Amino acid sequence: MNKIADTSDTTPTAPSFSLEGATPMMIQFLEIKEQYQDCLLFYRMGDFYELFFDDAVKAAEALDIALTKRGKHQGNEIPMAGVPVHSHETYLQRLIRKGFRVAVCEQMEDPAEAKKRGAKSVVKRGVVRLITPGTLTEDSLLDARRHNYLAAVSEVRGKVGLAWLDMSTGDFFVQPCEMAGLPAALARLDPGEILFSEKMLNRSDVFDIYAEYKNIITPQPTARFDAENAQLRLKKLYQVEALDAFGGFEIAELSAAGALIDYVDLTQKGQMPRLSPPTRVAEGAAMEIDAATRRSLELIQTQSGERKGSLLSVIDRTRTGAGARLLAARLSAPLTNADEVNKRLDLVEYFHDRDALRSDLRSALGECPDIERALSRLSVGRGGPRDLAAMRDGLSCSFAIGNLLAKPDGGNDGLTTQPEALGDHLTAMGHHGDLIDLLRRAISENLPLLARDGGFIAGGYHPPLDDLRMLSSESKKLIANLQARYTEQTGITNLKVKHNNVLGYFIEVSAKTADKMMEEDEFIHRQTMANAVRFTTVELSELESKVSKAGDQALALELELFEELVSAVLAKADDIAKCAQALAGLDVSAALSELARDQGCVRPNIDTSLAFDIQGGRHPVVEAALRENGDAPFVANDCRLEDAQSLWLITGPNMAGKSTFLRQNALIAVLAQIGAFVPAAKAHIGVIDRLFSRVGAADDLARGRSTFMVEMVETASILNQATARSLVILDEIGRGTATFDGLSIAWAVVENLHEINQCRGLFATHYHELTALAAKLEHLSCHTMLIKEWQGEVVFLHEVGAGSADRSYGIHVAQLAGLPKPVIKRAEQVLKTLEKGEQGGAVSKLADDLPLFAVAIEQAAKEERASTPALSDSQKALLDAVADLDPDNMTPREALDALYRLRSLKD
Ligand SMILES: Nc1ncnc2c1ncn2[C@@H]1O[C@H](COP(=O)(O)OP(=O)(O)OP(=O)(O)O)[C@@H](O)[C@H]1O
Repeated sequence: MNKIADTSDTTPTAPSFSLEGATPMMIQFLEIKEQYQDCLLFYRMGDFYELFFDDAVKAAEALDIALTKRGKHQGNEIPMAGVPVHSHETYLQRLIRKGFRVAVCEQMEDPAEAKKRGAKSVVKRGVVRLITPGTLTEDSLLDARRHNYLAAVSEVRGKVGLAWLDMSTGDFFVQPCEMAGLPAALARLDPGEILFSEKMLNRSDVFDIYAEYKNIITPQPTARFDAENAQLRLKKLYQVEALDAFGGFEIAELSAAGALIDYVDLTQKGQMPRLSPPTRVAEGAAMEIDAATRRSLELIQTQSGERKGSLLSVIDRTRTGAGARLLAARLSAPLTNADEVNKRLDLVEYFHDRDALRSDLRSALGECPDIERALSRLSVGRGGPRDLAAMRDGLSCSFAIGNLLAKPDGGNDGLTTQPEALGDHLTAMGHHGDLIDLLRRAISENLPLLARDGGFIAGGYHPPLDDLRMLSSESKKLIANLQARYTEQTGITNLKVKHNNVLGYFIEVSAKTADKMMEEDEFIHRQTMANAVRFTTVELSELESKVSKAGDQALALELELFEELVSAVLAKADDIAKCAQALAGLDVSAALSELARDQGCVRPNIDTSLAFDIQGGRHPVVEAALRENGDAPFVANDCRLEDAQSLWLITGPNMAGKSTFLRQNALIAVLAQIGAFVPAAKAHIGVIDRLFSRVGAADDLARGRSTFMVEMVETASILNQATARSLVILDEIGRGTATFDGLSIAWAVVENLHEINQCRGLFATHYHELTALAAKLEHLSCHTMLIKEWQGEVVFLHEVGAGSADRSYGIHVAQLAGLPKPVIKRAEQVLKTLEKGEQGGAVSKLADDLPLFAVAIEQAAKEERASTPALSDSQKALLDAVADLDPDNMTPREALDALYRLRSLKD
């Protein structure tokens, strides 16, 4: 689907199709469809959503459902596919995942109403909602543990504004940014859908972003980004005279925020969800981590797109969906303000030192439903009784947690006052006693999914409802009594009073006994079946109408009460949202302290220096994998990037642990700056503004770039952006090209990092020649992964030591990987020749020696033979004698004799 050409402007246009000869219903369908051309139209017909024409073909293929036909349009059969209303969410989920947008068209009146206008009248229908990847609210369409952001990008007078919101939680943010920093900011958000103005999409410098996100970009008419309109929309939404109270926004930010609101309004058809006022994220407030670095560090997902195996999957101990979402958001955006990091760390330490408190808190959180998402559903009119119950239970949990945390609890840190962040959370949790009390009284225990199913208001909450229910149940009892009376009256023992949806209540007797009933005037015949005949009576009909009237009235009353309760919740929406965020914050802090306890992590010392001193650092993911596989324990390593050694050059054999060491230091920095304890014995980090990691490379076929090209593009961006406060991690730069080219590039890159960027950095390489640079560059120091050679084998110690490696042991690793022996042999010969001579001459000599490969095969075979020990004469005689035996034709006696004979040959 080429989305760039699409437009989601839904202003009605003149129909591009002919309505001639179409049925009234088809005319209605085509007119609505004309307005939603970029969506699949879910057209409600009774208990189904039907799709027609191309929509049907696409949906049938995407959902693997039957494609049928319904009538004809201009002589051609109309393709049709349908999904049942009660299970449509599952189908929606699949369609949205496959990149479709869906317009949901509902019946806006009772079919009976339409009939009143004439037999051929069509039921009024209208689109009530557009479902797009960035505007989901249903639990079944969302991942409970991840945010689903809708983002908008705008540019006004050279300034870029980025705004994003999560409709399912009401979070709303804006941020100014540079065009160059936009890819990194989008990578941080990992949005479900991005709005760009059509004008902006035509710019050449947006091409890369477009290529990266083309499946989730929704182009919007440029007019929707108008900054003045945006201000008006924001003021109206938040009912304020001026926006200053939310922070000083730049025009580009306002324009992006306005476009978001407009789009939400458009897709929700005017039913605006609750959105928190936009929070401004200052430029530079979060550690900048570009998309390539995120991929290489596998923070939220692995390079193959899975959650398992990522840093998040290993550190996530949260107990609630909101906590998990907050942790993921924090991991994507580590802080750069040391004070804020320390504030978070204080709270983690507080829980870390209080095992009992932490455990009680985590148990309480485990009971806490997702009130953020329930609130959002209630605010867009998509909530049900279970969302009210979630609110009741969630707020009750917050009350219990508030009490728990207010109690004095001695930890071993000797803290007498609570950390500031705890106080903030407790304040934000607020007091919701009245609402909890109301919901406890109002909502019953077993709840239907939808309000229209009724039966969710607790008995005793609303006396008129109790009366109606009583009336209905009394009448039902009277109906049950009728069965006994009629049985006695007629003497028909198998007479039954039954109920179905078509007839309502009726009396059923077997066909044999029906005549008796017919004789009595009181029984009115309703239906004759094969084996049974059905009757009613005036009394039964009257009771039935009482039951159904009372039932209808009770349901209508319940729906009224539901709306009242929803209003009571929404009146406190902002306070509830704050409470939900506080609970999520507590969950994250308690989870990180649990992790620290579990994994032996320590509180890092974070300040504004340029220190990077990690003692006994470990890679959390590799360590967890080694533990899971029962392998040897992880070897901890120090990394001190300071003063005379702010840039480390790391050499060492393949497989010795270079990449692991590089990544572990980047991950420790990320963990430290999200306010987590780190897997190390000790850590001191001066905040890092930007983190760059280039470890391992892959082709970018989508953009037509080779591995080497990708590597160079990413290296360029590092050299252009890294500051003295940045941490740069580079692995084997230049390996994708000819040796001398690669070496020269690596050489120049090290010099640039040292002289120009002056950042802290780790540079791993197989070009041992680079170690010569240490003599020249003041802050460069050489380190190597230590190995031991033992009985011709290489043993990896996974230890980082001072100095440099003299060889790469690549051939040894190739052997471990199972390369054929002749190839290994030949490689060893080639290596020896190359090491001996000047390279150019050596290579031509090798080429002259081409047949040597065959020699290597022969030699390998010889060595194999030689490695098999020769047999002695007596051993040979013994083997010959064994071979001569014919056990099938031997008697037991002969077998025993043969055994003695063989025994004697041994000597
Ligand atoms: N500190 C460590 N303690 C224990 N095992 C480790 C350690 N570091 C690495 N390993 C193990 O060694 C394997 C190889 O590590 P790594 O990929 O980091 O090596 P490398 O030197 O980067 O290799 P190459 O140069 O081939 O890319 C890891 O998968 C892990 O199992």
